[in-house]
Amino acid sequence: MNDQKSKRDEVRARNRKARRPNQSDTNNNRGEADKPGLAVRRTAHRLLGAIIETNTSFDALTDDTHGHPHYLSLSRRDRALLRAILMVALRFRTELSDVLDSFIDKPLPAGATALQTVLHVALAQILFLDVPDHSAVDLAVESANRDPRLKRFASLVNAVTRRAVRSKQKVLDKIANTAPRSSPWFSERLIEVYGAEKATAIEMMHRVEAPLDFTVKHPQDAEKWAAALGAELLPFGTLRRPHGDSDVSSLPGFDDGAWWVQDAAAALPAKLFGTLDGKRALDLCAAPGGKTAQLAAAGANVTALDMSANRLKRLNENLTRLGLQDNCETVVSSLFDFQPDGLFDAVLLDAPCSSTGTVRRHPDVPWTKTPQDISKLADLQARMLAKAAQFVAPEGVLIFSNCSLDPLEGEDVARAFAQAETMFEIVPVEGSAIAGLETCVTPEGFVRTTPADFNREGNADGSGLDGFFAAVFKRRG
Ligand SMILES: C[S@@+](CC[C@H](N)C(=O)[O-])C[C@H]1O[C@@H](n2cnc3c(N)ncnc32)[C@H](O)[C@@H]1O
Repeated sequence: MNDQKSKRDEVRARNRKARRPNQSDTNNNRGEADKPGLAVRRTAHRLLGAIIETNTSFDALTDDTHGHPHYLSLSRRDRALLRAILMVALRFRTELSDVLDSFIDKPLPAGATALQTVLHVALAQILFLDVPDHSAVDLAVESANRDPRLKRFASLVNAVTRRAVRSKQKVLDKIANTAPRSSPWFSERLIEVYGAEKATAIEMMHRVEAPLDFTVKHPQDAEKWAAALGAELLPFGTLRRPHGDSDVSSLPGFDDGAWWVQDAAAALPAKLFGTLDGKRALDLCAAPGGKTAQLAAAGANVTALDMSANRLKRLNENLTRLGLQDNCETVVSSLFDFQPDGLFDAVLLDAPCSSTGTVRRHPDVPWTKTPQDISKLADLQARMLAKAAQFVAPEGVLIFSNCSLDPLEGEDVARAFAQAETMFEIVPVEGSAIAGLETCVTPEGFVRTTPADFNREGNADGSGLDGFFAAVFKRRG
Protein backbone atom coordinates (compact mmCIF):
# COMPACT_ATOMS: atom_id res chain seq x y z
CA MET A 1 0.00 0.00 0.00
CA ASN A 2 3.02 2.31 0.44
CA ASP A 3 3.39 2.33 -3.29
CA GLN A 4 -0.26 3.32 -3.63
CA LYS A 5 0.25 6.07 -1.07
CA SER A 6 3.20 7.61 -2.85
CA LYS A 7 1.28 7.56 -6.14
CA ARG A 8 -1.68 9.07 -4.33
CA ASP A 9 0.51 11.87 -2.94
CA GLU A 10 1.74 12.56 -6.44
CA VAL A 11 -1.83 12.76 -7.71
CA ARG A 12 -2.59 15.32 -5.04
CA ALA A 13 0.53 17.33 -5.74
CA ARG A 14 -0.24 17.38 -9.44
CA ASN A 15 -3.87 18.26 -9.00
CA ARG A 16 -2.88 21.12 -6.70
CA LYS A 17 -1.29 22.71 -9.74
CA ALA A 18 -4.82 23.51 -10.85
CA ARG A 19 -5.26 27.22 -10.58
CA ARG A 20 -7.03 29.06 -7.82
CA PRO A 21 -10.48 30.42 -8.54
CA ASN A 22 -10.57 33.51 -10.65
CA GLN A 23 -11.53 36.31 -8.34
CA SER A 24 -12.26 38.59 -11.29
CA ASP A 25 -14.71 36.06 -12.59
CA THR A 26 -16.35 37.72 -15.56
CA ASN A 27 -19.03 35.55 -17.07
CA ASN A 28 -22.38 35.85 -18.64
CA ASN A 29 -24.24 33.46 -16.37
CA ARG A 30 -26.97 35.80 -15.27
CA GLY A 31 -27.58 36.07 -11.53
CA GLU A 32 -24.26 34.44 -10.67
CA ALA A 33 -21.80 37.16 -11.64
CA ASP A 34 -22.42 38.91 -8.31
CA LYS A 35 -20.61 36.14 -6.45
CA PRO A 36 -17.08 35.44 -7.72
CA GLY A 37 -16.56 31.78 -8.52
CA LEU A 38 -20.24 30.84 -8.32
CA ALA A 39 -20.88 30.54 -12.06
CA VAL A 40 -18.05 28.07 -12.52
CA ARG A 41 -19.30 25.90 -9.61
CA ARG A 42 -22.89 25.92 -10.84
CA THR A 43 -21.70 25.05 -14.35
CA ALA A 44 -19.67 22.20 -12.85
CA HIS A 45 -22.88 20.92 -11.21
CA ARG A 46 -24.78 21.09 -14.50
CA LEU A 47 -22.08 19.37 -16.50
CA LEU A 48 -21.38 16.64 -13.95
CA GLY A 49 -25.14 16.02 -13.82
CA ALA A 50 -25.27 15.73 -17.63
CA ILE A 51 -22.35 13.30 -17.68
CA ILE A 52 -23.81 11.03 -15.01
CA GLU A 53 -27.51 11.27 -15.84
CA THR A 54 -27.52 11.45 -19.62
CA ASN A 55 -24.16 9.82 -20.42
CA THR A 56 -23.03 12.92 -22.30
CA SER A 57 -19.30 12.91 -22.88
CA PHE A 58 -17.02 15.34 -21.06
CA ASP A 59 -15.38 16.28 -24.37
CA ALA A 60 -18.72 17.16 -25.99
CA LEU A 61 -19.72 19.36 -23.04
CA THR A 62 -16.39 21.18 -22.88
CA ASP A 63 -15.75 21.60 -26.60
CA ASP A 64 -14.59 25.18 -27.15
CA THR A 65 -16.87 25.60 -30.19
CA HIS A 66 -19.87 23.34 -29.67
CA GLY A 67 -19.75 22.82 -25.88
CA HIS A 68 -22.51 23.39 -23.32
CA PRO A 69 -23.74 27.04 -23.45
CA HIS A 70 -22.93 27.59 -19.76
CA TYR A 71 -19.41 26.29 -20.37
CA LEU A 72 -18.99 28.59 -23.36
CA SER A 73 -20.12 31.57 -21.28
CA LEU A 74 -17.18 31.10 -18.87
CA SER A 75 -13.86 32.88 -19.17
CA ARG A 76 -10.84 30.87 -20.33
CA ARG A 77 -9.49 30.66 -16.81
CA ASP A 78 -12.81 29.50 -15.41
CA ARG A 79 -13.06 26.84 -18.11
CA ALA A 80 -9.70 25.51 -16.93
CA LEU A 81 -10.88 25.42 -13.32
CA LEU A 82 -14.12 23.72 -14.31
CA ARG A 83 -12.25 21.04 -16.26
CA ALA A 84 -9.90 20.47 -13.31
CA ILE A 85 -12.86 20.06 -10.93
CA LEU A 86 -14.70 17.64 -13.21
CA MET A 87 -11.58 15.60 -13.92
CA VAL A 88 -11.00 14.84 -10.23
CA ALA A 89 -14.71 14.50 -9.46
CA LEU A 90 -14.91 11.76 -12.12
CA ARG A 91 -11.53 10.17 -11.39
CA PHE A 92 -12.44 9.76 -7.72
CA ARG A 93 -16.22 9.44 -8.06
CA THR A 94 -16.48 6.14 -6.19
CA GLU A 95 -14.16 7.34 -3.42
CA LEU A 96 -16.11 10.62 -3.09
CA SER A 97 -19.35 8.66 -2.78
CA ASP A 98 -17.78 6.60 0.01
CA VAL A 99 -16.61 9.73 1.83
CA LEU A 100 -20.07 11.23 1.53
CA ASP A 101 -21.74 8.07 2.84
CA SER A 102 -19.40 8.05 5.82
CA PHE A 103 -20.31 11.66 6.66
CA ILE A 104 -24.08 11.35 6.73
CA ASP A 105 -26.26 9.38 9.13
CA LYS A 106 -28.78 8.18 6.59
CA PRO A 107 -28.46 7.83 2.82
CA LEU A 108 -29.32 10.82 0.65
CA PRO A 109 -32.99 10.86 -0.37
CA ALA A 110 -33.81 8.88 -3.53
CA GLY A 111 -33.46 11.05 -6.62
CA ALA A 112 -31.19 13.50 -4.80
CA THR A 113 -28.79 13.56 -7.74
CA ALA A 114 -28.57 17.35 -7.77
CA LEU A 115 -27.61 17.37 -4.09
CA GLN A 116 -25.06 14.61 -4.59
CA THR A 117 -23.56 16.54 -7.49
CA VAL A 118 -23.12 19.74 -5.45
CA LEU A 119 -21.45 17.73 -2.69
CA HIS A 120 -19.15 15.84 -5.08
CA VAL A 121 -18.01 19.07 -6.72
CA ALA A 122 -17.26 20.59 -3.31
CA LEU A 123 -15.48 17.50 -1.97
CA ALA A 124 -13.40 17.23 -5.16
CA GLN A 125 -12.10 20.76 -4.60
CA ILE A 126 -11.51 20.37 -0.87
CA LEU A 127 -9.68 17.07 -1.16
CA PHE A 128 -7.82 17.34 -4.45
CA LEU A 129 -7.47 20.91 -5.73
CA ASP A 130 -5.56 23.97 -4.66
CA VAL A 131 -8.73 25.94 -4.06
CA PRO A 132 -9.21 27.76 -0.72
CA ASP A 133 -11.39 25.55 1.47
CA HIS A 134 -13.64 28.43 2.47
CA SER A 135 -14.42 29.14 -1.22
CA ALA A 136 -15.34 25.53 -1.88
CA VAL A 137 -17.59 25.47 1.21
CA ASP A 138 -19.22 28.88 0.71
CA LEU A 139 -19.88 28.38 -2.97
CA ALA A 140 -21.43 24.95 -2.40
CA VAL A 141 -23.75 26.36 0.28
CA GLU A 142 -24.58 29.35 -1.93
CA SER A 143 -25.35 27.02 -4.85
CA ALA A 144 -27.72 25.03 -2.65
CA ASN A 145 -29.41 28.21 -1.44
CA ARG A 146 -29.98 29.44 -5.00
CA ASP A 147 -31.48 26.17 -6.23
CA PRO A 148 -35.14 25.77 -5.15
CA ARG A 149 -34.69 21.98 -5.11
CA LEU A 150 -31.73 22.19 -2.76
CA LYS A 151 -32.47 25.15 -0.51
CA ARG A 152 -33.67 22.91 2.32
CA PHE A 153 -30.39 20.95 2.15
CA ALA A 154 -28.12 23.99 2.50
CA SER A 155 -27.32 23.21 6.16
CA LEU A 156 -26.46 19.61 5.22
CA VAL A 157 -24.12 20.89 2.48
CA ASN A 158 -22.53 23.22 5.03
CA ALA A 159 -22.05 20.43 7.59
CA VAL A 160 -20.65 17.88 5.12
CA THR A 161 -18.21 20.26 3.46
CA ARG A 162 -16.94 21.65 6.79
CA ARG A 163 -16.41 18.13 8.03
CA ALA A 164 -14.42 17.36 4.87
CA VAL A 165 -12.20 20.36 5.57
CA ARG A 166 -11.66 19.29 9.20
CA SER A 167 -10.86 15.66 8.38
CA LYS A 168 -9.10 16.22 5.05
CA GLN A 169 -5.83 14.44 5.89
CA LYS A 170 -7.56 11.45 7.45
CA VAL A 171 -9.84 11.09 4.43
CA LEU A 172 -6.94 11.37 1.98
CA ASP A 173 -4.95 8.76 3.88
CA LYS A 174 -7.91 6.42 3.79
CA ILE A 175 -8.33 6.89 0.03
CA ALA A 176 -4.59 6.31 -0.46
CA ASN A 177 -4.85 3.02 1.39
CA THR A 178 -7.94 1.76 -0.38
CA ALA A 179 -7.74 -0.10 -3.66
CA PRO A 180 -8.99 2.22 -6.43
CA ARG A 181 -12.42 1.51 -7.91
CA SER A 182 -14.33 3.00 -10.78
CA SER A 183 -17.91 2.42 -11.91
CA PRO A 184 -18.98 -1.08 -10.80
CA TRP A 185 -19.33 -2.63 -14.27
CA PHE A 186 -15.99 -1.28 -15.40
CA SER A 187 -14.03 -2.36 -12.31
CA GLU A 188 -15.61 -5.82 -12.43
CA ARG A 189 -14.81 -6.21 -16.11
CA LEU A 190 -11.16 -5.23 -15.58
CA ILE A 191 -10.82 -7.91 -12.90
CA GLU A 192 -12.54 -10.47 -15.12
CA VAL A 193 -10.21 -9.75 -18.03
CA TYR A 194 -6.89 -8.90 -16.37
CA GLY A 195 -7.12 -10.49 -12.89
CA ALA A 196 -7.26 -8.59 -9.60
CA GLU A 197 -3.63 -7.52 -9.41
CA LYS A 198 -3.34 -6.05 -12.90
CA ALA A 199 -6.82 -4.54 -12.66
CA THR A 200 -5.73 -2.68 -9.50
CA ALA A 201 -2.56 -1.50 -11.23
CA ILE A 202 -4.64 -0.21 -14.17
CA GLU A 203 -7.13 1.55 -11.89
CA MET A 204 -4.25 3.08 -9.93
CA MET A 205 -2.97 4.62 -13.17
CA HIS A 206 -6.48 5.92 -13.88
CA ARG A 207 -6.10 8.12 -10.80
CA VAL A 208 -3.12 9.85 -12.35
CA GLU A 209 -3.09 12.36 -15.18
CA ALA A 210 -1.44 11.01 -18.35
CA PRO A 211 1.89 12.47 -19.46
CA LEU A 212 2.10 14.48 -22.66
CA ASP A 213 3.50 12.41 -25.54
CA PHE A 214 4.71 13.62 -28.93
CA THR A 215 5.48 11.88 -32.21
CA VAL A 216 8.20 13.63 -34.23
CA LYS A 217 7.81 13.97 -37.98
CA HIS A 218 11.42 13.05 -38.74
CA PRO A 219 12.62 10.35 -36.31
CA GLN A 220 16.24 11.38 -36.99
CA ASP A 221 15.43 14.75 -35.30
CA ALA A 222 13.96 13.17 -32.17
CA GLU A 223 16.89 14.04 -29.87
CA LYS A 224 16.91 17.65 -31.05
CA TRP A 225 13.20 18.06 -30.30
CA ALA A 226 13.48 16.19 -27.02
CA ALA A 227 16.01 18.80 -25.89
CA ALA A 228 13.93 21.71 -27.19
CA LEU A 229 10.77 20.44 -25.48
CA GLY A 230 12.45 19.35 -22.25
CA ALA A 231 11.11 15.90 -23.03
CA GLU A 232 12.48 12.40 -22.66
CA LEU A 233 13.07 10.28 -25.76
CA LEU A 234 11.51 6.88 -25.03
CA PRO A 235 13.01 3.68 -26.49
CA PHE A 236 10.14 3.37 -28.99
CA GLY A 237 10.60 6.87 -30.42
CA THR A 238 7.95 8.86 -28.54
CA LEU A 239 8.92 12.07 -26.71
CA ARG A 240 7.41 12.38 -23.24
CA ARG A 241 6.93 15.30 -20.87
CA PRO A 242 5.13 15.15 -17.53
CA HIS A 243 1.64 16.52 -17.90
CA GLY A 244 1.48 20.26 -17.42
CA ASP A 245 -0.83 23.16 -18.08
CA SER A 246 1.17 24.36 -21.07
CA ASP A 247 -0.66 25.28 -24.22
CA VAL A 248 0.89 22.93 -26.79
CA SER A 249 0.61 25.52 -29.55
CA SER A 250 3.15 27.67 -27.68
CA LEU A 251 5.77 24.90 -27.47
CA PRO A 252 8.89 24.94 -29.68
CA GLY A 253 8.38 23.10 -32.94
CA PHE A 254 4.61 23.55 -33.09
CA ASP A 255 4.69 26.25 -35.75
CA ASP A 256 7.41 24.34 -37.65
CA GLY A 257 5.16 21.29 -37.79
CA ALA A 258 7.96 19.23 -36.25
CA TRP A 259 5.75 17.02 -34.06
CA TRP A 260 2.20 16.24 -33.03
CA VAL A 261 0.67 15.15 -29.74
CA GLN A 262 0.02 11.41 -29.73
CA ASP A 263 0.02 8.90 -26.89
CA ALA A 264 2.91 6.44 -27.16
CA ALA A 265 0.52 3.49 -27.48
CA ALA A 266 -1.56 5.22 -30.17
CA ALA A 267 1.64 5.59 -32.20
CA LEU A 268 2.31 1.84 -32.25
CA PRO A 269 -0.18 0.50 -34.87
CA ALA A 270 1.13 2.60 -37.78
CA LYS A 271 4.70 1.56 -36.93
CA LEU A 272 3.79 -2.07 -37.55
CA PHE A 273 3.55 -1.61 -41.34
CA GLY A 274 7.34 -1.42 -41.64
CA THR A 275 8.62 0.37 -44.75
CA LEU A 276 5.96 2.47 -46.42
CA ASP A 277 7.97 4.67 -48.76
CA GLY A 278 6.09 5.14 -52.05
CA LYS A 279 3.33 2.70 -51.08
CA ARG A 280 -0.41 3.29 -51.40
CA ALA A 281 -1.89 3.48 -47.91
CA LEU A 282 -5.54 3.75 -46.89
CA ASP A 283 -6.37 5.12 -43.45
CA LEU A 284 -9.98 4.25 -42.69
CA CYS A 285 -11.45 6.12 -39.69
CA ALA A 286 -8.61 8.61 -40.05
CA ALA A 287 -9.62 11.72 -38.15
CA PRO A 288 -8.22 13.66 -36.36
CA GLY A 289 -5.21 12.20 -38.12
CA GLY A 290 -2.43 11.16 -35.72
CA LYS A 291 -1.93 7.92 -37.60
CA THR A 292 -2.47 9.51 -41.03
CA ALA A 293 0.42 11.85 -40.21
CA GLN A 294 2.61 8.86 -39.32
CA LEU A 295 1.81 7.12 -42.63
CA ALA A 296 2.40 10.29 -44.65
CA ALA A 297 5.64 11.10 -42.78
CA ALA A 298 6.84 7.57 -43.56
CA GLY A 299 6.56 8.38 -47.27
CA ALA A 300 3.27 6.66 -48.15
CA ASN A 301 0.73 8.15 -50.53
CA VAL A 302 -2.20 8.23 -48.16
CA THR A 303 -5.94 8.21 -48.71
CA ALA A 304 -7.49 9.33 -45.40
CA LEU A 305 -11.17 8.51 -45.09
CA ASP A 306 -13.60 9.45 -42.33
CA MET A 307 -17.36 9.76 -42.22
CA SER A 308 -17.17 12.98 -40.18
CA ALA A 309 -16.60 16.09 -42.31
CA ASN A 310 -15.88 18.15 -39.19
CA ARG A 311 -13.25 15.77 -37.94
CA LEU A 312 -11.67 15.55 -41.41
CA LYS A 313 -11.46 19.34 -41.42
CA ARG A 314 -9.33 19.07 -38.28
CA LEU A 315 -7.25 16.36 -39.94
CA ASN A 316 -6.61 18.66 -42.90
CA GLU A 317 -5.60 21.50 -40.57
CA ASN A 318 -3.24 19.16 -38.71
CA LEU A 319 -1.64 17.85 -41.90
CA THR A 320 -1.21 21.37 -43.23
CA ARG A 321 0.57 22.47 -40.03
CA LEU A 322 2.81 19.42 -40.37
CA GLY A 323 3.52 20.10 -44.07
CA LEU A 324 2.24 16.63 -44.98
CA GLN A 325 -0.87 17.63 -46.95
CA ASP A 326 0.74 16.86 -50.34
CA ASN A 327 1.14 13.18 -49.39
CA CYS A 328 -2.51 12.79 -48.55
CA GLU A 329 -5.95 13.00 -50.12
CA THR A 330 -9.01 13.04 -47.90
CA VAL A 331 -12.40 11.41 -48.49
CA VAL A 332 -15.56 12.14 -46.51
CA SER A 333 -17.45 8.86 -46.59
CA SER A 334 -18.50 5.91 -44.53
CA LEU A 335 -16.10 3.09 -45.21
CA PHE A 336 -19.14 0.95 -46.02
CA ASP A 337 -19.85 3.22 -49.04
CA PHE A 338 -16.26 3.73 -50.18
CA GLN A 339 -15.47 2.69 -53.76
CA PRO A 340 -11.76 3.26 -54.42
CA ASP A 341 -10.30 3.09 -57.92
CA GLY A 342 -7.77 0.45 -56.89
CA LEU A 343 -6.46 -1.63 -54.02
CA PHE A 344 -3.97 -0.54 -51.33
CA ASP A 345 -0.64 -1.95 -50.14
CA ALA A 346 -1.35 -0.87 -46.57
CA VAL A 347 -4.77 -0.49 -44.94
CA LEU A 348 -5.26 0.77 -41.40
CA LEU A 349 -8.58 0.38 -39.60
CA ASP A 350 -8.35 2.33 -36.33
CA ALA A 351 -11.94 1.62 -35.50
CA PRO A 352 -14.38 3.54 -33.29
CA CYS A 353 -14.44 1.90 -29.85
CA SER A 354 -15.46 2.35 -26.24
CA SER A 355 -12.24 4.32 -25.55
CA THR A 356 -11.77 2.48 -22.26
CA GLY A 357 -8.02 2.63 -22.89
CA THR A 358 -8.06 6.42 -22.50
CA VAL A 359 -9.57 6.75 -19.02
CA ARG A 360 -6.51 8.64 -17.73
CA ARG A 361 -7.51 11.46 -20.08
CA HIS A 362 -11.24 10.73 -20.22
CA PRO A 363 -12.34 9.76 -16.69
CA ASP A 364 -15.99 10.05 -17.76
CA VAL A 365 -15.73 6.90 -19.92
CA PRO A 366 -16.46 4.34 -17.15
CA TRP A 367 -19.54 6.43 -16.22
CA THR A 368 -20.88 7.14 -19.70
CA LYS A 369 -20.22 3.82 -21.44
CA THR A 370 -21.96 0.52 -20.68
CA PRO A 371 -21.29 -3.18 -21.35
CA GLN A 372 -24.00 -2.95 -24.05
CA ASP A 373 -21.97 -0.25 -25.82
CA ILE A 374 -18.99 -2.59 -25.87
CA SER A 375 -20.97 -5.43 -27.47
CA LYS A 376 -22.47 -3.11 -30.08
CA LEU A 377 -19.08 -1.62 -30.92
CA ALA A 378 -17.50 -5.07 -31.18
CA ASP A 379 -20.17 -6.05 -33.76
CA LEU A 380 -19.56 -2.85 -35.72
CA GLN A 381 -15.78 -3.38 -35.65
CA ALA A 382 -16.17 -6.94 -37.00
CA ARG A 383 -18.24 -5.63 -39.92
CA MET A 384 -15.80 -2.78 -40.53
CA LEU A 385 -12.83 -5.15 -40.54
CA ALA A 386 -14.51 -7.45 -43.06
CA LYS A 387 -15.16 -4.41 -45.28
CA ALA A 388 -11.62 -3.04 -44.81
CA ALA A 389 -10.24 -6.38 -46.03
CA GLN A 390 -11.84 -5.74 -49.44
CA PHE A 391 -9.51 -2.77 -50.00
CA VAL A 392 -6.25 -4.69 -49.50
CA ALA A 393 -4.08 -5.62 -52.52
CA PRO A 394 -2.60 -9.14 -52.83
CA GLU A 395 0.41 -9.37 -50.46
CA GLY A 396 -0.86 -6.15 -48.84
CA VAL A 397 -1.01 -5.56 -45.09
CA LEU A 398 -4.13 -4.82 -43.04
CA ILE A 399 -3.86 -3.49 -39.48
CA PHE A 400 -6.78 -3.41 -37.07
CA SER A 401 -6.47 -1.27 -33.94
CA ASN A 402 -8.42 0.61 -31.33
CA CYS A 403 -8.09 2.18 -27.87
CA SER A 404 -10.33 -0.18 -25.93
CA LEU A 405 -9.09 -2.25 -23.00
CA ASP A 406 -11.74 -4.86 -23.66
CA PRO A 407 -10.73 -7.99 -25.60
CA LEU A 408 -14.29 -8.16 -26.98
CA GLU A 409 -13.28 -5.15 -29.10
CA GLY A 410 -9.72 -6.35 -29.73
CA GLU A 411 -8.42 -9.90 -29.49
CA ASP A 412 -11.85 -11.48 -30.11
CA VAL A 413 -12.54 -9.41 -33.25
CA ALA A 414 -9.08 -10.16 -34.64
CA ARG A 415 -9.33 -13.91 -33.94
CA ALA A 416 -12.79 -14.19 -35.51
CA PHE A 417 -11.57 -12.29 -38.59
CA ALA A 418 -8.54 -14.55 -39.01
CA GLN A 419 -10.79 -17.61 -38.81
CA ALA A 420 -13.41 -16.33 -41.23
CA GLU A 421 -11.17 -14.69 -43.85
CA THR A 422 -9.03 -17.43 -45.29
CA MET A 423 -7.39 -14.98 -47.70
CA PHE A 424 -5.68 -13.35 -44.69
CA GLU A 425 -3.17 -14.62 -42.18
CA ILE A 426 -2.06 -13.13 -38.87
CA VAL A 427 1.46 -11.71 -39.01
CA PRO A 428 2.78 -12.05 -35.45
CA VAL A 429 4.33 -8.78 -34.29
CA GLU A 430 8.06 -9.07 -33.54
CA GLY A 431 9.08 -7.60 -30.19
CA SER A 432 11.80 -5.64 -32.01
CA ALA A 433 9.09 -3.71 -33.92
CA ILE A 434 8.10 -2.06 -30.64
CA ALA A 435 11.47 -2.17 -28.85
CA GLY A 436 11.08 -1.33 -25.18
CA LEU A 437 7.54 -2.71 -25.11
CA GLU A 438 8.28 -6.34 -25.98
CA THR A 439 6.11 -7.55 -23.09
CA CYS A 440 3.11 -5.96 -24.82
CA VAL A 441 3.21 -8.57 -27.59
CA THR A 442 0.73 -11.35 -26.78
CA PRO A 443 1.45 -15.06 -27.40
CA GLU A 444 -0.68 -14.82 -30.58
CA GLY A 445 1.46 -11.94 -31.84
CA PHE A 446 -1.02 -9.11 -31.19
CA VAL A 447 -0.07 -5.85 -29.46
CA ARG A 448 -1.93 -5.23 -26.21
CA THR A 449 -1.09 -2.25 -24.01
CA THR A 450 -2.71 -1.02 -20.80
CA PRO A 451 -2.08 2.01 -18.59
CA ALA A 452 -0.24 -0.33 -16.19
CA ASP A 453 2.39 -1.12 -18.84
CA PHE A 454 5.64 0.80 -19.22
CA ASN A 455 5.51 1.35 -15.48
CA ARG A 456 8.84 2.79 -14.42
CA GLU A 457 9.85 2.44 -10.79
CA GLY A 458 10.18 5.83 -9.14
CA ASN A 459 8.97 7.68 -12.22
CA ALA A 460 5.18 7.80 -11.92
CA ASP A 461 5.07 10.95 -14.07
CA GLY A 462 6.79 9.14 -16.93
CA SER A 463 4.91 5.86 -16.63
CA GLY A 464 1.97 4.31 -18.39
CA LEU A 465 0.42 4.04 -21.83
CA ASP A 466 -3.07 4.28 -23.20
CA GLY A 467 -4.80 0.94 -23.50
CA PHE A 468 -4.47 -0.11 -27.13
CA PHE A 469 -4.90 -3.18 -29.29
CA ALA A 470 -3.36 -3.88 -32.69
CA ALA A 471 -3.31 -6.91 -34.97
CA VAL A 472 -1.45 -7.26 -38.28
CA PHE A 473 -2.81 -9.38 -41.15
CA LYS A 474 -1.36 -10.10 -44.57
CA ARG A 475 -3.39 -10.86 -47.66
CA ARG A 476 -2.16 -13.97 -49.40
CA GLY A 477 -0.89 -13.48 -52.97
C1 LIG B 1 -10.84 6.31 -32.98
S1 LIG B 1 -11.27 7.56 -34.06
C2 LIG B 1 -9.92 7.50 -35.18
C3 LIG B 1 -8.67 8.16 -34.68
C4 LIG B 1 -7.64 8.34 -35.79
N1 LIG B 1 -7.31 7.09 -36.45
C5 LIG B 1 -6.35 8.97 -35.29
O1 LIG B 1 -5.36 8.29 -35.09
O2 LIG B 1 -6.34 10.20 -35.13
C6 LIG B 1 -12.55 6.81 -34.98
C7 LIG B 1 -13.01 7.58 -36.22
O3 LIG B 1 -13.88 6.72 -36.95
C8 LIG B 1 -14.78 7.52 -37.67
N2 LIG B 1 -15.86 6.62 -38.14
C9 LIG B 1 -16.83 6.02 -37.40
N3 LIG B 1 -17.58 5.23 -38.18
C10 LIG B 1 -17.10 5.34 -39.44
C11 LIG B 1 -17.46 4.78 -40.70
N4 LIG B 1 -18.49 3.95 -40.83
N5 LIG B 1 -16.74 5.11 -41.78
C12 LIG B 1 -15.69 5.98 -41.69
N6 LIG B 1 -15.31 6.54 -40.53
C13 LIG B 1 -16.00 6.24 -39.42
C14 LIG B 1 -15.17 8.58 -36.67
O4 LIG B 1 -15.69 9.72 -37.31
C15 LIG B 1 -13.82 8.83 -35.95
O5 LIG B 1 -13.18 9.94 -36.52
